[in-house]
Amino acid sequence: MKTCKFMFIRPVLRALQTLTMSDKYNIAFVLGGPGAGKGTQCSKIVEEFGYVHLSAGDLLREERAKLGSEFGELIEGHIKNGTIVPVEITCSLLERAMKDSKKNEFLIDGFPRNQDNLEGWNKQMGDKVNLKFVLFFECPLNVCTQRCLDRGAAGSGRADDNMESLKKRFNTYMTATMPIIEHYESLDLVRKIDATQSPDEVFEEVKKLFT
Ligand SMILES: Nc1ncnc2c1ncn2[C@@H]1O[C@H](COP(=O)(O)OP(=O)(O)OP(=O)(O)O)[C@@H](O)[C@H]1O
Ligand SMILES: Nc1ccn([C@@H]2O[C@H](COP(=O)(O)O)[C@@H](O)[C@H]2O)c(=O)n1
Repeated sequence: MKTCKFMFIRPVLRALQTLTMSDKYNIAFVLGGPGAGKGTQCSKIVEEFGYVHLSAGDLLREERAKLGSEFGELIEGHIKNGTIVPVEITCSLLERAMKDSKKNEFLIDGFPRNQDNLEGWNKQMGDKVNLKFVLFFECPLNVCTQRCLDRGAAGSGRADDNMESLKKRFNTYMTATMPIIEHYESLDLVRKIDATQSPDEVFEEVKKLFT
Protein backbone atom coordinates (compact mmCIF):
# COMPACT_ATOMS: atom_id res chain seq x y z
CA MET A 1 0.00 0.00 0.00
CA LYS A 2 2.82 2.35 1.03
CA THR A 3 4.64 1.91 -2.31
CA CYS A 4 1.47 2.70 -4.15
CA LYS A 5 1.02 5.99 -2.31
CA PHE A 6 4.58 7.19 -3.09
CA MET A 7 4.56 6.02 -6.70
CA PHE A 8 2.70 9.19 -7.64
CA ILE A 9 5.03 11.66 -5.97
CA ARG A 10 7.89 11.62 -8.48
CA PRO A 11 5.81 12.22 -11.64
CA VAL A 12 3.89 14.96 -9.86
CA LEU A 13 7.13 16.65 -8.78
CA ARG A 14 8.51 16.34 -12.31
CA ALA A 15 5.36 17.87 -13.78
CA LEU A 16 5.53 20.71 -11.29
CA GLN A 17 9.19 21.32 -12.17
CA THR A 18 8.39 21.43 -15.90
CA LEU A 19 5.57 23.84 -15.22
CA THR A 20 7.86 26.10 -13.22
CA MET A 21 10.57 26.00 -15.94
CA SER A 22 8.14 27.00 -18.67
CA ASP A 23 6.79 29.78 -16.47
CA LYS A 24 10.20 31.43 -16.47
CA TYR A 25 11.23 34.17 -18.86
CA ASN A 26 13.91 33.12 -21.37
CA ILE A 27 16.53 35.82 -21.58
CA ALA A 28 19.86 36.64 -23.18
CA PHE A 29 21.96 39.47 -21.81
CA VAL A 30 23.67 41.62 -24.45
CA LEU A 31 26.94 43.31 -23.49
CA GLY A 32 29.80 45.16 -25.17
CA GLY A 33 31.38 48.59 -25.11
CA PRO A 34 29.53 51.81 -25.89
CA GLY A 35 28.85 51.81 -29.64
CA ALA A 36 29.84 48.16 -30.15
CA GLY A 37 26.56 47.66 -32.02
CA LYS A 38 24.38 46.00 -29.36
CA GLY A 39 21.22 47.89 -30.30
CA THR A 40 21.79 47.41 -34.03
CA GLN A 41 22.15 43.65 -33.67
CA CYS A 42 19.24 43.39 -31.22
CA SER A 43 16.95 44.99 -33.83
CA LYS A 44 18.01 42.34 -36.33
CA ILE A 45 17.43 39.52 -33.83
CA VAL A 46 13.96 40.91 -33.07
CA GLU A 47 13.15 40.98 -36.78
CA GLU A 48 14.33 37.47 -37.49
CA PHE A 49 13.77 35.58 -34.25
CA GLY A 50 10.92 37.45 -32.58
CA TYR A 51 12.57 38.32 -29.27
CA VAL A 52 11.57 41.42 -27.32
CA HIS A 53 14.44 43.91 -27.11
CA LEU A 54 14.77 45.74 -23.81
CA SER A 55 17.62 48.23 -23.61
CA ALA A 56 18.42 49.27 -20.04
CA GLY A 57 19.81 52.57 -21.37
CA ASP A 58 16.62 53.27 -23.39
CA LEU A 59 14.41 52.48 -20.39
CA LEU A 60 16.45 54.83 -18.22
CA ARG A 61 16.29 57.60 -20.86
CA GLU A 62 12.50 57.13 -21.08
CA GLU A 63 12.16 57.30 -17.30
CA ARG A 64 14.34 60.43 -17.20
CA ALA A 65 12.10 62.10 -19.79
CA LYS A 66 8.89 61.48 -17.82
CA LEU A 67 7.43 64.62 -16.38
CA GLY A 68 7.80 64.62 -12.60
CA SER A 69 9.85 61.43 -12.51
CA GLU A 70 11.25 60.91 -9.04
CA PHE A 71 14.49 59.61 -10.57
CA GLY A 72 14.91 61.97 -13.55
CA GLU A 73 17.75 64.06 -12.11
CA LEU A 74 19.60 61.11 -10.68
CA ILE A 75 19.44 59.25 -14.02
CA GLU A 76 20.57 62.36 -15.93
CA GLY A 77 23.62 62.71 -13.67
CA HIS A 78 24.64 59.08 -14.16
CA ILE A 79 24.17 59.18 -17.93
CA LYS A 80 26.28 62.32 -18.31
CA ASN A 81 29.02 60.85 -16.12
CA GLY A 82 28.86 57.41 -17.70
CA THR A 83 28.25 55.89 -14.28
CA ILE A 84 25.71 53.22 -13.40
CA VAL A 85 22.27 53.94 -11.97
CA PRO A 86 21.39 51.96 -8.80
CA VAL A 87 20.01 48.55 -9.70
CA GLU A 88 16.69 48.98 -7.86
CA ILE A 89 15.67 51.55 -10.48
CA THR A 90 16.94 49.73 -13.57
CA CYS A 91 15.78 46.29 -12.49
CA SER A 92 12.27 47.56 -11.72
CA LEU A 93 12.07 49.22 -15.15
CA LEU A 94 13.18 45.97 -16.79
CA GLU A 95 10.78 43.79 -14.80
CA ARG A 96 7.87 46.11 -15.53
CA ALA A 97 8.66 46.11 -19.26
CA MET A 98 8.89 42.33 -19.25
CA LYS A 99 5.52 41.96 -17.52
CA ASP A 100 3.85 44.57 -19.73
CA SER A 101 5.06 42.90 -22.94
CA LYS A 102 3.20 39.66 -22.08
CA LYS A 103 5.97 37.86 -24.00
CA ASN A 104 8.45 35.28 -22.85
CA GLU A 105 11.73 35.79 -24.72
CA PHE A 106 13.88 38.83 -24.11
CA LEU A 107 17.16 40.39 -25.15
CA ILE A 108 18.29 42.46 -22.20
CA ASP A 109 20.71 44.96 -23.69
CA GLY A 110 23.28 46.87 -21.62
CA PHE A 111 22.67 44.96 -18.41
CA PRO A 112 24.12 43.85 -15.98
CA ARG A 113 26.81 46.54 -16.13
CA ASN A 114 28.39 46.23 -12.68
CA GLN A 115 28.40 44.17 -9.50
CA ASP A 116 25.42 46.09 -8.08
CA ASN A 117 23.40 45.31 -11.27
CA LEU A 118 24.38 41.65 -11.09
CA GLU A 119 23.55 41.17 -7.42
CA GLY A 120 20.31 43.17 -7.58
CA TRP A 121 19.15 41.26 -10.65
CA ASN A 122 19.94 37.88 -9.12
CA LYS A 123 18.03 38.84 -5.99
CA GLN A 124 14.95 40.25 -7.73
CA MET A 125 14.83 38.19 -10.95
CA GLY A 126 17.11 35.19 -10.50
CA ASP A 127 14.25 32.75 -9.83
CA LYS A 128 12.04 34.16 -12.56
CA VAL A 129 14.37 33.77 -15.55
CA ASN A 130 16.23 31.20 -17.52
CA LEU A 131 19.48 32.83 -18.73
CA LYS A 132 20.31 31.24 -22.10
CA PHE A 133 23.61 33.04 -22.66
CA VAL A 134 25.41 36.38 -22.63
CA LEU A 135 25.99 37.82 -26.07
CA PHE A 136 29.24 39.77 -25.95
CA PHE A 137 30.08 42.13 -28.81
CA GLU A 138 33.82 42.59 -28.77
CA CYS A 139 35.00 45.81 -30.38
CA PRO A 140 38.18 47.91 -29.88
CA LEU A 141 37.86 51.21 -28.10
CA ASN A 142 38.88 53.33 -31.13
CA VAL A 143 36.17 51.74 -33.32
CA CYS A 144 33.53 52.15 -30.60
CA THR A 145 34.54 55.78 -30.04
CA GLN A 146 34.28 56.65 -33.73
CA ARG A 147 30.85 55.00 -33.99
CA CYS A 148 29.50 56.96 -31.02
CA LEU A 149 30.97 60.24 -32.27
CA ASP A 150 29.47 59.61 -35.74
CA ARG A 151 26.14 58.77 -34.10
CA GLY A 152 26.31 62.05 -32.17
CA ALA A 153 27.24 64.01 -35.30
CA ALA A 154 24.32 62.41 -37.14
CA GLY A 155 21.97 63.84 -34.51
CA SER A 156 21.41 61.06 -31.96
CA GLY A 157 20.55 63.77 -29.42
CA ARG A 158 22.27 61.69 -26.75
CA ALA A 159 23.90 63.71 -23.97
CA ASP A 160 26.71 61.14 -23.82
CA ASP A 161 27.80 60.80 -27.48
CA ASN A 162 30.69 63.23 -26.96
CA MET A 163 34.36 62.73 -26.16
CA GLU A 164 34.11 63.86 -22.54
CA SER A 165 31.28 61.45 -21.64
CA LEU A 166 32.77 58.67 -23.77
CA LYS A 167 36.00 58.66 -21.75
CA LYS A 168 33.95 58.16 -18.59
CA ARG A 169 31.74 55.50 -20.22
CA PHE A 170 34.80 53.52 -21.34
CA ASN A 171 36.30 53.78 -17.90
CA THR A 172 33.10 52.31 -16.41
CA TYR A 173 33.06 49.64 -19.09
CA MET A 174 36.63 48.53 -18.39
CA THR A 175 36.49 48.69 -14.60
CA ALA A 176 32.90 47.68 -13.82
CA THR A 177 31.43 45.80 -16.81
CA MET A 178 34.40 43.66 -17.91
CA PRO A 179 34.47 41.86 -14.53
CA ILE A 180 30.79 40.94 -15.08
CA ILE A 181 31.62 39.51 -18.50
CA GLU A 182 34.49 37.58 -16.92
CA HIS A 183 32.09 36.28 -14.26
CA TYR A 184 29.75 34.89 -16.93
CA GLU A 185 32.78 33.55 -18.83
CA SER A 186 33.66 31.50 -15.77
CA LEU A 187 30.14 30.03 -15.95
CA ASP A 188 30.67 29.25 -19.67
CA LEU A 189 27.74 31.48 -20.62
CA VAL A 190 29.52 34.04 -22.82
CA ARG A 191 29.13 33.89 -26.61
CA LYS A 192 31.73 36.26 -28.04
CA ILE A 193 31.14 37.96 -31.39
CA ASP A 194 33.64 40.05 -33.38
CA ALA A 195 31.73 43.33 -33.75
CA THR A 196 34.20 45.09 -36.06
CA GLN A 197 32.68 43.84 -39.33
CA SER A 198 29.71 45.38 -41.12
CA PRO A 199 26.32 45.02 -39.38
CA ASP A 200 25.25 42.27 -41.81
CA GLU A 201 28.48 40.36 -41.39
CA VAL A 202 28.19 40.57 -37.60
CA PHE A 203 24.62 39.34 -37.83
CA GLU A 204 25.71 36.27 -39.81
CA GLU A 205 27.66 35.24 -36.70
CA VAL A 206 24.86 36.20 -34.31
CA LYS A 207 22.33 34.13 -36.25
CA LYS A 208 24.25 30.94 -35.55
CA LEU A 209 23.48 31.31 -31.85
CA PHE A 210 19.74 31.58 -32.39
CA THR A 211 19.22 28.80 -34.94
N1 LIG B 1 28.89 46.73 -37.38
C1 LIG B 1 28.83 48.06 -37.48
N2 LIG B 1 29.64 48.72 -38.34
C2 LIG B 1 29.57 50.07 -38.43
N3 LIG B 1 28.72 50.84 -37.72
C3 LIG B 1 27.89 50.23 -36.86
C4 LIG B 1 27.90 48.80 -36.69
N4 LIG B 1 26.98 48.48 -35.77
C5 LIG B 1 26.42 49.63 -35.36
N5 LIG B 1 26.96 50.67 -36.01
C6 LIG B 1 26.63 52.10 -35.83
O1 LIG B 1 27.34 52.50 -34.66
C7 LIG B 1 26.51 53.29 -33.81
C8 LIG B 1 26.32 52.58 -32.48
O2 LIG B 1 25.56 51.41 -32.70
P1 LIG B 1 24.53 50.89 -31.62
O3 LIG B 1 23.64 51.99 -31.17
O4 LIG B 1 23.91 49.66 -32.16
O5 LIG B 1 25.58 50.51 -30.47
P2 LIG B 1 25.31 50.17 -28.94
O6 LIG B 1 26.33 49.17 -28.56
O7 LIG B 1 23.89 49.82 -28.71
O8 LIG B 1 25.66 51.57 -28.29
P3 LIG B 1 25.36 52.17 -26.83
O9 LIG B 1 25.86 51.18 -25.84
O10 LIG B 1 26.15 53.42 -26.81
O11 LIG B 1 23.89 52.38 -26.74
C9 LIG B 1 25.21 53.50 -34.57
O12 LIG B 1 25.26 54.73 -35.24
C10 LIG B 1 25.16 52.32 -35.56
O13 LIG B 1 24.47 52.65 -36.73
N1 LIG C 1 22.44 48.87 -16.79
C1 LIG C 1 22.60 50.17 -17.12
C2 LIG C 1 22.58 50.61 -18.43
C3 LIG C 1 22.77 51.94 -18.71
N2 LIG C 1 22.96 52.81 -17.71
C4 LIG C 1 23.18 54.26 -17.97
O1 LIG C 1 22.72 54.65 -19.26
C5 LIG C 1 23.84 55.08 -20.04
C6 LIG C 1 23.64 54.75 -21.47
O2 LIG C 1 23.56 53.35 -21.65
P1 LIG C 1 23.60 52.69 -23.11
O3 LIG C 1 23.52 51.23 -22.89
O4 LIG C 1 22.40 53.21 -23.84
O5 LIG C 1 24.88 53.13 -23.72
C7 LIG C 1 25.07 54.46 -19.38
O6 LIG C 1 26.27 55.12 -19.66
C8 LIG C 1 24.68 54.57 -17.91
O7 LIG C 1 24.85 55.85 -17.41
C9 LIG C 1 22.96 52.37 -16.40
O8 LIG C 1 23.12 53.17 -15.47
N3 LIG C 1 22.76 51.06 -16.13
